[in-house]
Amino acid sequence: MPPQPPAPPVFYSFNTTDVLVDSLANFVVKAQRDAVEKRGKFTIALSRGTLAANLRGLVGQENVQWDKWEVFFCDEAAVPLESEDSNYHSNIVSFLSHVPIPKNQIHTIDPSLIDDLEELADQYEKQLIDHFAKSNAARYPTFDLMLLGMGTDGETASLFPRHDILTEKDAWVSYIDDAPRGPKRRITMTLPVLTHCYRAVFVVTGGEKAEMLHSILDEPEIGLPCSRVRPASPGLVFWFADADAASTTKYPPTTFRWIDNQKEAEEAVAAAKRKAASKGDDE
Ligand SMILES: O=C(O)[C@H](O)[C@@H](O)[C@H](O)[C@H](O)COP(=O)(O)O
Repeated sequence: MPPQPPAPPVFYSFNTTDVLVDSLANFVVKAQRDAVEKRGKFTIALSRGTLAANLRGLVGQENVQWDKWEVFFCDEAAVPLESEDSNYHSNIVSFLSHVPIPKNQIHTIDPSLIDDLEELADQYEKQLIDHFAKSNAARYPTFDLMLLGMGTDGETASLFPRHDILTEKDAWVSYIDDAPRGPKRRITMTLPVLTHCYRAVFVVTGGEKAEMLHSILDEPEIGLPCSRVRPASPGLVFWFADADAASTTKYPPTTFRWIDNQKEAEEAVAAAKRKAASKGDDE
């Protein structure tokens, strides 16, 4: 069978950030159940910034198999783990320190290597290889869930627009020393890794993200990094936005519900498009 084209992005828009936070927690728990049922564990990759804070709804969730979680970081600044710039640190503060995931299942960079970016990236890639070689890795690792943010320039993880790192095809983890904002020196999972997951979820809040969200969803042909995260079949990509971030995009929102596979994603997006078109006719 010829390879299926990637599923269309499923876009959820929420009236308030609090509703988004609850729905996101609900989604992550369902993704975990699905992964544990199918593959016996849950591999998740986390990003930094407002996304980490929006994971606070996971604290206090019941019926979560925390002992099945294997936590990685989509990108990481080359800083000590206790630095406020650290992705690990922001997720520790927002939820990881409040839930009983065994410490050896939270996979951080080796902080003794932060002066050598190449070594730092290689060592983190080795951790991925050690982990995924035992399970599903063929050419690239397949995360159950990648949680991503969107910069106002369309960046995600530490994949910045027009940066050479976007062309990386071999490495699972690479590095940059010239990030245009935030910590300059970072390592990051590469685009092929981001596009080989079972589920990628972008979380975007606040009016300052509205214009960029419009570009990413309505004009994907521009090719900004976030638009390029279209997981290969059977992978799915979801966007969670609050009303402020969603205020400019024309991309039709789907009512929040669990979507299990590519066919359901295609049907949901087609139904949302029909609904948006019929609303337009009424106006
Ligand atoms: O290390 C980083 O900076 C992130 O991984 C980055 O990709 C972030 O998620 C976006 O820039 C959105 O950040 P905000 O949500 O804080 O705006």
